[in-house]
Amino acid sequence: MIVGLTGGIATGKSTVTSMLRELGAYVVDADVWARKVVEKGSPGLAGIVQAFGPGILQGDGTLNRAALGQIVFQDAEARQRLNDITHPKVRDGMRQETAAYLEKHPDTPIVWDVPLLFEGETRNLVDVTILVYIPEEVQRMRLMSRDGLSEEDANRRISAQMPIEEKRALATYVIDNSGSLDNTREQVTRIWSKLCKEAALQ
Ligand SMILES: CC(C)(COP(=O)(O)OP(=O)(O)OC[C@H]1O[C@@H](n2cnc3c(N)ncnc32)[C@H](O)[C@@H]1O)[C@@H](O)C(=O)NCCC(=O)NCCS
Ligand SMILES: Nc1ncnc2c1ncn2[C@@H]1O[C@H](COP(=O)(O)OP(=O)(O)OP(=O)(O)O)[C@@H](O)[C@H]1O
Repeated sequence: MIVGLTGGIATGKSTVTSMLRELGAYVVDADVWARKVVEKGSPGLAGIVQAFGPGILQGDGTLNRAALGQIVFQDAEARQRLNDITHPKVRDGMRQETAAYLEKHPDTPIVWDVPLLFEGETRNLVDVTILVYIPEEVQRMRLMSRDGLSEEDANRRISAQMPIEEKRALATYVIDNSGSLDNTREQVTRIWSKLCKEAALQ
């Protein structure tokens, strides 16, 4: 059973995945793969240089993430170009990692942490979905304070994704992360034990 975990930017996916890991879950992280597929010397990075020009590299030949972020978070067409280069590679990597895990643990759910689960095609590859939810005002505040962003930059990043209320309507389970961490942990524990039982019965 593949469990797709998603949320909006800064709604608490990492917070929830560390709780899931404490409960023994294996988590495949799309952001980790998104970094791996654009490492120095990778075909992914070559594709980005072709699309955005060599100015997108730092002096040492690695990707200048801040510069690329400045471009793609305010330009939907550029964002699409970047997604078309990276997303298929990210999905391939996640599938490989998953196959290796499920071969050894066939009766255990595996979690895919995918920020853009509902925006892209990955939703078709998972069996159930969990949304880490907070209202957009709280999301903006947490994003600004965690990343030191201006309100304008925070709004740009939030607008680059499907609105959280729309995601809410699509999810199998919703974890409300606007309260205390203990409250979130209780919800995570409840959902995880239900999923473990279901996976064992499959
Ligand atoms: C644009 C990039 C270089 C900015 O890097 P930066 O280090 O500033 O941000 P980071 O990668 O940590 O992403 C932070 C969050 O931004 C959001 N985000 C990232 N990419 C996108 C995107 N293409 N569209 C919408 N939101 C995005 C996600 O919520 C993500 O968790 C980077 O995000 C990237 O390569 N994005 C393309 C790959 C991608 O879509 N990753 C997200 C899931 S696979
Ligand atoms: N229940 C909570 N109460 C208060 N602050 C929280 C809570 N949960 C998470 N946070 C804080 O909110 C911020 C965003 O959380 P986190 O980094 O887990 O989000 P994320 O969804 O993984 O972000 P991204 O989309 O950028 O990967 C962090 O600074 C985190 O410490």
